[in-house]
Amino acid sequence: MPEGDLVGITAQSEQECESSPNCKDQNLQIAQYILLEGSFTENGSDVEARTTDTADNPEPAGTMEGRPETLGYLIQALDDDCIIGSPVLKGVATPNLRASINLLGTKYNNLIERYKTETNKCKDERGSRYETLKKQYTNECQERKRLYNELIELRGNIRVFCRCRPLNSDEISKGYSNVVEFDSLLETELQIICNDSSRKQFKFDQVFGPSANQEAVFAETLPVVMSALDGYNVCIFAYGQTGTGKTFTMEGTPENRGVNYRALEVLFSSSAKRSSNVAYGFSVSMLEVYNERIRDLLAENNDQMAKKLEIKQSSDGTHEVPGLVESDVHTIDEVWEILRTGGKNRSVGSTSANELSSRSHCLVRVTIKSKNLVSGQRSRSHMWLVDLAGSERVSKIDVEGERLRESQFINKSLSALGDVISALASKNPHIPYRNSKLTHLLQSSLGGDCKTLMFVQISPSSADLGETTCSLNFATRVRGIEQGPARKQTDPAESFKLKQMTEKLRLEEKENARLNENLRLLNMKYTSRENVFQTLQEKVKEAEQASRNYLQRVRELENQLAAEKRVVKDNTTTSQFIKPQLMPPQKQRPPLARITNRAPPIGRPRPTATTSVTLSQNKENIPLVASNSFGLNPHNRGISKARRVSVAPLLGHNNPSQAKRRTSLAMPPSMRDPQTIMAERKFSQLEQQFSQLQNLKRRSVAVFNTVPATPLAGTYSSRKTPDAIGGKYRSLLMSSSKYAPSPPNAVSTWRARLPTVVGSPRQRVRLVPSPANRSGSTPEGGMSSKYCFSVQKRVQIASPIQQPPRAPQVLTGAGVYNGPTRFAGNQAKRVLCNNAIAKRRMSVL
Ligand SMILES: Nc1ncnc2c1ncn2[C@@H]1O[C@H](COP(=O)(O)OP(=O)(O)OP(=O)(O)O)[C@@H](O)[C@H]1O
Repeated sequence: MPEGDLVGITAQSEQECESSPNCKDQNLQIAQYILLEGSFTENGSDVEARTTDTADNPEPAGTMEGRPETLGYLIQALDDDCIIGSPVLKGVATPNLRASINLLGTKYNNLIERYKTETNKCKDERGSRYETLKKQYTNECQERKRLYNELIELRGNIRVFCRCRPLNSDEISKGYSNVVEFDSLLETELQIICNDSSRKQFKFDQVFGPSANQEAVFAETLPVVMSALDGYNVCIFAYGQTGTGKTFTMEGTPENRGVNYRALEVLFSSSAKRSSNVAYGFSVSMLEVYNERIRDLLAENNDQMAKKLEIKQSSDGTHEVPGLVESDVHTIDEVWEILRTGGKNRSVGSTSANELSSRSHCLVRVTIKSKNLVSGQRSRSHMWLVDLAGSERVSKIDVEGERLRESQFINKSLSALGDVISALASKNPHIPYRNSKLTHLLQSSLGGDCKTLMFVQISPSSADLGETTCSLNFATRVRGIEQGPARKQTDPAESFKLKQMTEKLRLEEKENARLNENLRLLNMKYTSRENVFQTLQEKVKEAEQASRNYLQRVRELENQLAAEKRVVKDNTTTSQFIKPQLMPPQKQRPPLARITNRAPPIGRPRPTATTSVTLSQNKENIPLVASNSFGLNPHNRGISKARRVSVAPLLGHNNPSQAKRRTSLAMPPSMRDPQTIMAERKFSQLEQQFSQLQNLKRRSVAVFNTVPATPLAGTYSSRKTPDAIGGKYRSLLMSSSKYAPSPPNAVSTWRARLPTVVGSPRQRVRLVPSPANRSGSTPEGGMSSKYCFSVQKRVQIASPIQQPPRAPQVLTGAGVYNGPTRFAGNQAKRVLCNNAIAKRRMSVL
């Protein structure tokens, strides 16, 4: 904005300015100018207000840097009565600064709002982007870990590195030659030049020559160390002859740090890198196995150090040393301090082979606890860093006294280590871990599901050739061990929780399996029941159909029978005229035995007229018949057929002593007309058919009777039960004029699986006037000798299964009921047949 444009702006009151659009525009111009070009001095430094304002976009945009100060300055200027430091505005007469600043303030507030909104938006975007990246990073880390461990496993969970120290000055001075040869191209092989100049080749996972420095050695060790950080149990140990550099490799010197220090350094640095995802905690213990005793190297005083420590197996299977000092470490300096302290307490002594020879196995245990912040997974693993005592021949190092004893213990424990290695290599089911304190301590980190790295330390000197060969042979055996895949170690508390959950899950699965099995069995049962039900339904339908047919047939036969009866009756009436005159009824009834058709009992006198019972006493000879429950003579039980008792006077037979085979009032066949005979035959056929139908009925009822009880039996309720059907037919039969009603206690009941048809006890007492009196007497004239009594016994047709006998029953009413007589099989058929003949006879009568 050119300077001249502002000149001439006249001072106006605030109200005027507010109301006048021109004035507002002018003030806006001033404000914009202040922001665009204004340069105000505050505390000696320039406060700049920049804007990218353009004609198209009058809204000031861009950074807000300096604006609060500018505004503050302007407001201050206002309060100080318009002291404007701007050289441009100085020239303006009296601009309405208040209005200008108000506008400026409004714009500023708007800008601040926009700024805040934009910032929040950016924050949100950044946040989500950050979360995505974090997730990706976590996934990548896990993938890296997985691949890395796979690589380690492919290389083998027991790895053997060989390290050869340089010839020392003493050896050189003595003129010992170098017997170990390395090929710079083959990093995994070395050759031993034997005494006979032959070469023996050894192969390991990595071979380090005398020139290899600590960094190079640790670079190959690093993957195993990282596995410990990932939650695997790790054991790194150095084995070899005295003075070959075991302590040098594991501990190192302040100038050349060894594996222990470097490993912990890496643990700290890597844990720091992973701190956003995983929280780590480290603790260090240091102990030695000296003369088969465990000594805590971090104990504060000698008393503690002298305390006997034992190895115990914890509930989660790991081996712990209760009472062992475990120092939490947070920095590498703390670790170094601890290692230095422990190293000081270590048992060392001078031998001919090494001035500061380690007389014990030194073990540093690093416990690594981790918690994954993303997944919440916890782990707890151990890393053992072991510097073994020197494996040397006692004779060679020329020791005696205490040193000799130490050497014996050292050799014993190394021998135990060799045995463990051999057992692992040969996959022996029993691994002798407990043969020494050393192997017992390392049990959870030797073999099994951990990662093991062994440094076999050798001397290049020709003087140590034998020891070197022994060490290399031992290392070769170790390398031959095939271990299964390593397993990640979880936190014991977490393990316990997981174990509980697993157990619960196992029980639930078991219960589930049981329920499923039950369900399956029930389903099978249900299916089979369904099949049975369907079969039964079909049977019921068939039976119903058969019953309907039977009923129909019964009706037909009844009709036919009635017609036949009528015909027979007519014939009988016609033939009466040619019948001979019957004898008048005798005053005294002849003895029953004379008129029955039963054979006289053997060895028993026949009842005489004097022993017979008179009609006035008992017309049916009840004492004789009812003397046993089956209506049989107790002295003649062999006779079981129903008998027909007729009390009609004998026709033409006056001699009561002559037994009659058959007593009938019917005419002899010769006297009867052929029509009657035909009718009788016809009648007999019909009776036979009727009998067959009764059999059919029995079968149909038997079908019902065999219906087993099923859970679906309720479905029968709406159907006709066999009893109902049987009852229906029975009632139909009974309603017929031919049959008398059943006694109430003889109603057949529904008996499952008992194919029994119990016919209604039928007792019919018919009073038939004798032909002589038929014309003159009334049939209802009472039971006199003029009437013939026909007693039909109740006949039960039962299955061959013997039923318990029933007590004889006496019916009320005109007739006398002799109790049921049970028959089965052919006997029943005969009875039915006899009954049919009797009926026929009665009808003829
Ligand atoms: N690779 C090496 N480079 C340089 N010097 C070494 C190397 N290895 C071992 N030495 C030196 O050899 C000497 C003996 O080493 P060290 O004490 O580590 O042997 P050692 O196997 O631990 O013996 P001991 O079993 O008796 O404890 C030390 O002075 C050490 O500095």
